[in-house]
Amino acid sequence: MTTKGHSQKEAHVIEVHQLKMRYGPKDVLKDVNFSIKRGEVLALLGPNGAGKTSTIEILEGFRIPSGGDVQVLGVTPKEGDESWRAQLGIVMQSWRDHPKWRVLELLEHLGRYYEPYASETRMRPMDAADLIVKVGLQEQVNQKVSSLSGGQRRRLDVAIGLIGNPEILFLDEPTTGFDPQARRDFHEVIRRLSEIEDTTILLTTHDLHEAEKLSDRILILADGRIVANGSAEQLAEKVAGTSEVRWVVNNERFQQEVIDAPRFVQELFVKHGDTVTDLEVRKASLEDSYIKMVQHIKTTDRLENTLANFEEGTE
Ligand SMILES: Nc1ncnc2c1ncn2[C@@H]1O[C@H](COP(=O)(O)OP(=O)(O)OP(=O)(O)O)[C@@H](O)[C@H]1O
Repeated sequence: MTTKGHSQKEAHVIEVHQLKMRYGPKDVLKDVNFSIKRGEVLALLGPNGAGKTSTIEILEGFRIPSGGDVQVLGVTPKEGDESWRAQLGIVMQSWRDHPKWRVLELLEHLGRYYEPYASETRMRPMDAADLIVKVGLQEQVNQKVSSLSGGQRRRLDVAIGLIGNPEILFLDEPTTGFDPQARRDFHEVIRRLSEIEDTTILLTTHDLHEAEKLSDRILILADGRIVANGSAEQLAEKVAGTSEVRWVVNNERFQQEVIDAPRFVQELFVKHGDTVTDLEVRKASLEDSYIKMVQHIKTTDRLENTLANFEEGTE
């Protein structure tokens, strides 16, 4: 068993090398490589079916990969013991259990499992009543889990993931069904965990705004590979590298995509002087980059498939 050193401070708490996942004939993950440092908040993005849940569930030890090497806190997940598992907090995509428990009762009950794993540096479990306030369920404290609304149930899922004060928190689409206030509260909880507790957080989301706001780094998974790895700003610059300039001259509207916006604007004023009004410069957003990147992969993939079929004589 490779349960070596999960108490020591590794530089990288998650390391993924050449990870492969195949379901039947379908290669979903093809040589995925990335690592995550302690205290980092990382968002894993990608279109439906890209393999985000598969990746997260391999890291949690719930799925066995078809190939490659994965280490979480220095341990191969499928070999992780109870004390390794106690360091992880998990919020899966859908979790529909414990219907008869009441909110506070359930969190206190689950919290007791973590008591033996408390340390000088990590209080375990977290205080259930405090946690309920943090996730905004104070009015549902004594309500049965089966009677919670979808968004309230999701808030409880997040609290269940946090009750053990984890070293690493995995969140698979945590904010699905959240109203704007719940989303804002959740972002605050994540920020505090990362800043105060040094918790490492890996989340998947389809909300690019959320990824941009919350994460230190973004990974984009498409066609079984990591196609981008960087901060939201770096990704926006790398892929799009352009800005959109809009302006009005003599009541006529103009719009142009440019690479060097300051220079373009300067030239605009040299040419038209004070007649330029309603000037707007919009830098390429993460969403622009994401769409371009995923579309590019799809097009390349279609092209490769067409060529492969052509070579096999099926086109
Ligand atoms: N147990 C399984 N058996 C067969 N195919 C599977 C299994 N689990 C996942 N898949 C397939 O693997 C691919 C990746 O699934 P996964 O759930 O990891 O994607 P995802 O990126 O999380 O998608 P989404 O954004 O829709 O949640 C999908 O095409 C899915 O149909």
